[in-house]
Amino acid sequence: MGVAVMKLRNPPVNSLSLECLTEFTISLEKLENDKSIRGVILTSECPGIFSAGLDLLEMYGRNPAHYAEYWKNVQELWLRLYTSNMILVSAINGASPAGGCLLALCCDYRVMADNPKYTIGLNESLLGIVAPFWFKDMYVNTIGHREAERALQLGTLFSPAEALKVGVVDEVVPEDQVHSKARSVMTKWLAIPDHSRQLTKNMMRKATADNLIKQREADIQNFTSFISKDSIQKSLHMYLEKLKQKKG
Ligand SMILES: CCCCCCCCCC/C=C/CC(=O)SCCNC(=O)CCNC(=O)[C@H](O)C(C)(C)COP(=O)(O)OP(=O)(O)OC[C@H]1O[C@@H](n2cnc3c(N)ncnc32)[C@H](O)[C@@H]1OP(=O)(O)O
Repeated sequence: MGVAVMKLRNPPVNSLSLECLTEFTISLEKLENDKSIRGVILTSECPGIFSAGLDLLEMYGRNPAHYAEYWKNVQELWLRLYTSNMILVSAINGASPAGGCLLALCCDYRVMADNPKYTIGLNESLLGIVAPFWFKDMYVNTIGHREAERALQLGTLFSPAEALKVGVVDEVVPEDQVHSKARSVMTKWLAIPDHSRQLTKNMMRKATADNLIKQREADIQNFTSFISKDSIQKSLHMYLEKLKQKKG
């Protein structure tokens, strides 16, 4: 039926390393250029994890040129996903913090597994970093200004039930039904003529995407100088240590 399934596979936690981001963007571009493909189901092959978000090791202890290159690729993937002409449905089969949530938010419809261990949200403030304006814009577009304001300040990671209530996801289903539900949602969306759906999607999303496009360079510079600060590097170090200690 012209539907591709993209499975994130970067064990152990599907963090979005530079290599992973680049491959993702290229795959998406290929699908976009393949006229037989009308929809993509985005899911994960890592058990219990949709995506741990941006790779913290790409943002810690590197040089400014690396940060700039990394951020350019984060922007690129986001622009491709958010403005895709294809129907994107995410089958969220695991934890989805920060950049993981961002991937899901780019989709046209989000189905999440009903497992309270899985959480989703933009938790940047908990790491001592700040979600950039275009993450924020997309959050506001999805859940409204008040909910986004609160969730961004608190770095809230929502359980599936909470995410459904606030509108971060569109549907919560038993874990073994995430993929079948994503497929049935896709079937419904495929019934809409592409041209009218695409024009409507463009009308809804263009201003948000253009907001980044017109200041991409400045955004890269902001990111680079922000992430290079000693205080921010210290926060990231502490967060990485906390992740390590969780094990021991
Ligand atoms: C003025 C304004 C200017 C604007 C400037 C912009 C500022 C920057 C904006 C950047 C935005 C960032 C968005 C992000 O995506 S940051 C990443 C946020 N991600 C997280 O907080 C998730 C952290 N991870 C977890 O919570 C858990 O790992 C998990 C995903 C729930 C999985 O738990 P688990 O128990 O199954 O696995 P765990 O043992 O924790 O982890 C296994 C190993 O993986 C490492 N790891 C986990 N997450 C990441 C990650 N995101 N990047 C890199 N590595 C990660 C973890 O450390 C373990 O490693 P090791 O085995 O100990 O070596």
